Amino acid sequence: MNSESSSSIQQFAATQFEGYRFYTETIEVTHMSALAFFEAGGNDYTGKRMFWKNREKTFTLVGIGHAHVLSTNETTGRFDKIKKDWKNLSRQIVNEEQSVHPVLFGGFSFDPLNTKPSEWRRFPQAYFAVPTFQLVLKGEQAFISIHLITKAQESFKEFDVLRKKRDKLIHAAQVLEVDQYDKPVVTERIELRKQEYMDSIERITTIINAKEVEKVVIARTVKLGFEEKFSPTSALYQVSNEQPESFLFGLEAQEQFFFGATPERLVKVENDRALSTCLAGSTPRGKTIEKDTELGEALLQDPKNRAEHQYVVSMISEVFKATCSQLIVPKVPKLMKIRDIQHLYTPVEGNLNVSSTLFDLVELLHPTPALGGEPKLEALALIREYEAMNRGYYAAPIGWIDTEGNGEFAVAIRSALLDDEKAYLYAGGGIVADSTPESEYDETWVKFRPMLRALGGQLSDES
Ligand SMILES: C=C(O[C@H]1C=CC=C(C(=O)O)[C@@H]1O)C(=O)O
Ligand SMILES: [Mg+2]
Repeated sequence: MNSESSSSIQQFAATQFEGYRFYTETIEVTHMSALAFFEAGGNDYTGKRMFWKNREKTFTLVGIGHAHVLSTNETTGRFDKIKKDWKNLSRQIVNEEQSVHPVLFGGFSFDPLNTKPSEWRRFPQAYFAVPTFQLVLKGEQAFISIHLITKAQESFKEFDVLRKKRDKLIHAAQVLEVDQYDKPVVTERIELRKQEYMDSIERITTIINAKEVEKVVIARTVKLGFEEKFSPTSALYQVSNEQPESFLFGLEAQEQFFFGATPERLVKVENDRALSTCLAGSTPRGKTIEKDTELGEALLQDPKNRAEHQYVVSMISEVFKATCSQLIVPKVPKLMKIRDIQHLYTPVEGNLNVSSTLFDLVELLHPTPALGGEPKLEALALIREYEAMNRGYYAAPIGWIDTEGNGEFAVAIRSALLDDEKAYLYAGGGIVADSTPESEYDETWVKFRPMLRALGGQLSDES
C-alpha cells in the first residue's frame, strides 16, 4: 500500500486556517427538487455546482457556489493535504448545526503521474469545495444550509446578503419545471484511438502471461459532438433516468462538467462503520428472464471473471484488515444486476479503528484492482505507459465528507466529461491472462450503453 504523504504540506496545514471563521445556518424547507435547485443555481453560480445521490436514494446533496475551495495540483501528498485542510477548516466552525453538518464535496484525479495531454483542463489533481448553499434531502426532509468561511470582521452583513440569495434560489427552484429536458442532438460519435486500445490489450495480456503482473484495467474514450451546448442539469436528468440503480454524481469545474451514474461504491463511513464494494466481472443482461439467468449463472461460474473479481476482494479485504475490526467478507460473490449489465459483487464491511479516517480509506483503496490492477503500483505504471488516454477523474474517487468525518465516495465509472458542445465518455475492463481484445472491446460497449442512451449517442440498431 503506498501513501502519497509529504511532510511540508502537513506543517503548512496546521496554521493555514487561523483567523478564519466558518459560519453555518440551516433551515428546513417543506419540499425541494434537487435537480431544480441545481438548475436554479446556474443563474449565478455556473461552474461552481455539485450533485450527489446515493445508490439507495436515501441521501441527496446539491452544492451551489464555493464557500471555500480545497484543491491541489501536487502529484504527491494530495490525499493528506485535503484530509488535513478539511480537519483544520472543520475546527473553525463557529456555530455547528445539529440537523445537518457542512459538507466538503469533490474528487481526485485517477493518476497524478500521468502527464499525457488531455481534455481535463479545468480539473486539478484534487478538487473539493464547501458549497455556499447546500441542499440535503434525507428521507422526506429537506435542509438548506448557508456556509460562509471568512476572515472578515463584519461578516454578519455578508451573511444577510447570502440569506437573500438563498431565498431567491429557493423561489427559483420551486417555480421551475424540471421534466422539460430534451436529449441533445448528436452530430458525431468517434471512438478515440481504438486501434491503440486494441493493441494495448494485446500487449498487456502478453505482460500478464509473462507473470510480470496479474491484472491491469485498460480503458478507452468515445467522443460525442452535439449540435449545441448541452446543459449539466439536462445531463443529470437524462443519466438518472437511464441508470436509476446507481450513485448519481456531478461536479462542475468552470465550463467543464464531470458526471455519471456509477454502481460502484469505493467506501462509505457512517458512525465508525466502514463499507466498501468489490465490483468486477461483467456480462450483459439477457433479453428474456431465462437468458438473463443463464448469463448470470455463467458469470458466477466463469474462471476469467472470477479471477478478475477475486483480486478486488483480496485487496479490499487487506485494506480493511489494516484499518477495521470485525470484518464481514462473504466467501462467494453475488450478482449485481443493473439495467444493461450484470456484475460480480461482494460487499465488505467492518468497524473503523479510531486511528483511521474516511480519507485514509480512500487513499488506501484507490485504485482497487477493479480500476487499477494487481499489484497496484506495477499496474498503474503499465496503465501510464500503454493506455492510450489520460483518465482525468474517470475511475477515480468522487464524493463527500462532513465535519464529523462521515461520508461516502464512489468510483467514478460509467461517466462522462461534458465540455460545451462535446462529451467524452469512458469505459474500461479488467485484463487478466485469458482476456482478448475483441471480448474486452465488446464489454466496453455494454458499459458505454447507459451514457450513450442518456446523451442520444447510440446507433439506430442499439436499444
Ligand atoms: C472499468 C470499468 O468497470 C470496472 C467495474 C466493474 C466491472 C469491471 C469489469 O468487469 O471489467 C471493471 O473492473 C468501467 O465501467 O469503465
Ligand atoms: Mg471485465
